[in-house]
Amino acid sequence: MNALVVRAAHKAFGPVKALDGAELTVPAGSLTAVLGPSGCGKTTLLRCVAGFEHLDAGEITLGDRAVSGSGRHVPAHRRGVAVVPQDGALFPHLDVAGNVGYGLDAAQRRSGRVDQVLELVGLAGYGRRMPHQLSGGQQQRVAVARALAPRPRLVLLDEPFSALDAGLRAGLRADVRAALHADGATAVLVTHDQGEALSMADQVVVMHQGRVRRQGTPLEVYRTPGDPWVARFVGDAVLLPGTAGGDRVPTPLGELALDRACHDTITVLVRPEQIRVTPPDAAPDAVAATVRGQLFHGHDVVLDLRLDDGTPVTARVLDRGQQLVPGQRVGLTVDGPVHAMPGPEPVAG
Ligand SMILES: Nc1ncnc2c1ncn2[C@@H]1O[C@H](COP(=O)(O)OP(=O)(O)OP(=O)(O)O)[C@@H](O)[C@H]1O
Repeated sequence: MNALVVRAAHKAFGPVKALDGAELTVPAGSLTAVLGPSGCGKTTLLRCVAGFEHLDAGEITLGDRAVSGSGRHVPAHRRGVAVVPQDGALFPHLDVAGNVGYGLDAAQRRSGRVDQVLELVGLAGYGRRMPHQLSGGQQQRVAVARALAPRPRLVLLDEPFSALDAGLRAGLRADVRAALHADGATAVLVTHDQGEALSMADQVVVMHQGRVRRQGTPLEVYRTPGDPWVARFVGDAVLLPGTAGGDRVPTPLGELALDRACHDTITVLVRPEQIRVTPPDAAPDAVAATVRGQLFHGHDVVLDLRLDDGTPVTARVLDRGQQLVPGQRVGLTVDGPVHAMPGPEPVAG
């Protein structure tokens, strides 16, 4: 069953079309990440779902209940939707238990729900602390616990980790994901961080210019983005032109196996980690390239390469202490099938 369905959502602010026909389906019990660049309409979508904004056109359904559309607008406090804002926004004069129990009735408070959700977010025993006695990460955990406490139909998280430093973020993401799943919550997370979306979500929805361009599991969106813009947005991409002949395509990187058979002009997506870098002539089908530079990332190295026909290629290889210097000649082969996207690559936009 779907907990949230958004159909053909339109919302303009003057001449700006913040939502331009956005479509979204969120299965109950799942965590969906809405991913997109700044200004693509993510926050507007979230605010329309929460009931803070009215749609100009389109429809929003929560469970079996239409909440926006056809002249209807159920107010925010009647939607059963909880929002976790960027900065947590805890009540400074209430302790942690007071914050978490704020939206609960007396019976719910007595039922032990406050302690239960505090335990879920890893803050058992923190009930008597005041917000100013907590770190930024702990404050966000309390905000998540407060959102979960009344068992809402939907939890909306608006870039909840963006104010935290990178070291804290990774652990918090994993813990919040586990807490949402353990509580059976349905959640939508808005983020512009590809890594966050791909690592946390059951489903990723990629937005661009007020529309959803791709919806699927993290693996589907990464491996089969469907168009070059999405391919680039969710990771590093080597995009090559080609004319497919069945399930293979000749490209500047050699003849490659496709993930689907086709007979058209296509754009081929090769992820940098699919490219094997060997000494020149080590493999008979290797394509010659020259190293132009490398970026060391600790766990891996990103190589900037140039084929002899001038095609730029990026490869990501594990760091095994190999010494590759600018000007060095190498051979390249491609592992596994590559993704075929329709048409030649459009002009960036
Ligand atoms: N209340 C408003 N009044 C006028 N324009 C608005 C308003 N809210 C949003 N917009 C505009 O609508 C567009 C979409 O904004 P929105 O905040 O939804 O994007 P976003 O993807 O969440 O961006 P960010 O990641 O930067 O928060 C932007 O061009 C923004 O300037």
